[in-house]
Amino acid sequence: MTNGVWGDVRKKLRDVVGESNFITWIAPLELTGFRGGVAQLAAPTNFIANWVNRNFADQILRALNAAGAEVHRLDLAVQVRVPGTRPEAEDSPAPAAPRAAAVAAPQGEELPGAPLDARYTFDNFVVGKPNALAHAAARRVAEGAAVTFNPLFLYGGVGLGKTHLMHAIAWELQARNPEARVLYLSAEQFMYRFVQALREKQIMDFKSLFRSVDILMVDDVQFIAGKDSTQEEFFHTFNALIDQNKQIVISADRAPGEIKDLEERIKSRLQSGLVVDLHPTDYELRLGILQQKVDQNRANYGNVSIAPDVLEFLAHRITTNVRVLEGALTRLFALASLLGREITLDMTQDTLADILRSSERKVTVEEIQRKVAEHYNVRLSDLIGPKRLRTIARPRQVAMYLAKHMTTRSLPEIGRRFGGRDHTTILHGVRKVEELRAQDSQLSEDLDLLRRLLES
Ligand SMILES: Nc1ncnc2c1ncn2[C@@H]1O[C@H](COP(=O)(O)OP(=O)(O)OP(=O)(O)O)[C@@H](O)[C@H]1O
Repeated sequence: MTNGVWGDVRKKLRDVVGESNFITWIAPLELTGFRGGVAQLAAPTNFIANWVNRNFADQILRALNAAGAEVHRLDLAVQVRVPGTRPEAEDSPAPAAPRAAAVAAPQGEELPGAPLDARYTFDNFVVGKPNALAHAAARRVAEGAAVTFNPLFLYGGVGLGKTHLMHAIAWELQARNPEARVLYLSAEQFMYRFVQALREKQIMDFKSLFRSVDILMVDDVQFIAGKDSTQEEFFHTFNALIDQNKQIVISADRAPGEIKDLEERIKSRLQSGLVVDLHPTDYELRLGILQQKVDQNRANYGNVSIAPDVLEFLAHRITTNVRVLEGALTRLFALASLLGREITLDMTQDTLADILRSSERKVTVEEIQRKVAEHYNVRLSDLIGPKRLRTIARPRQVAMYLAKHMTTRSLPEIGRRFGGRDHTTILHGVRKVEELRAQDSQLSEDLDLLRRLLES
């Protein structure tokens, strides 16, 4: 059973992840069995197991389910290698460079980069207000013209598209100039490479390789924080490339100045170019991304039909990150194609109950009061207290309105948190803001902004 299923699944995965990813990551895996909805897979090394878990688990699950296996989780174990091959310690910090990872390296040696995801292109990147600047900067770098800002530092929360943009830059640069030596890798891999070079006494090779690239892209640089010798080496690599006017692109989960345990000199180097952040997504961007992902899912699952209100519902309710949004949609498509049914709102609420629950951001009335007070520059004690001045009464009503719309508190409960006011007073405040927001564009903007701040 496993062999037959795995054969089909592998074929499917080859199409989904692309030939090079397939050879590097999927081909070495073996399906060893199923137990209680869990598919057990064997990988030859820890590194491959971890990488597959982090990057391809969703696709493998999807393909397994599409092939008829009912699984909801993968269990990737490291299995002893084929007899005769060189033993490798399970915790080896130095995995072999994945073959497909090498990005064009016309000057001879292979570059030890990470695989590029075929789906992470500019064409597949949906641009909206929150990511417009990051996208424009990435595009500029990808044009490969004279280096204008160096480094380009992209940062943002989990799953907001940093890796996607970096891969897109690499694809574009390679397409425009196949001769360019473009190296993309994660900071973790940079460290592995460095440790391997130290262990094998090949540090000079390491240095000359990294200094020979035209463009260096390092993802998730926060990983090297606190790792002293890796930071030191990174600093020298960085300087050498900047001195040669070679483009560097870095990403992290936060701004350079906020990365704990990162050396000051590195922080200031990272700040010396253009620092751009990817803001949390807004409703329109989420909707745009969902629309685009519907097309991608149709390519995998066939022409599943989807009720018109489902995407709006998802864009409203799943505000955490794009990865979760994608996962939700994929689950819906998988189920709908298995059952041969349309994706309806009811089905969505049922199927995604867990995701919807966990992405409910629990905003408290107190948080709302604090943010509103800050925004309108009034004292929190005044916002809650009895003063009737208009400059305080209006922000208070705004806070009441948001408390009613963003929490599950009842009017009397909200009243208690507003200095023991009666529920009719709260209702009056809520209605007043509802009425005003239709005519007052400033108020409407304030409400949107506050909502966004509170949701992020
Ligand atoms: N604007 C966008 N358009 C299309 N897809 C997007 C967009 N933003 C994010 N995604 C998708 O969301 C997923 C997560 O994005 P990505 O891996 O680039 O996030 P990240 O910021 O690098 O996250 P992490 O902090 O976890 O490394 C990817 O599948 C990516 O294609």
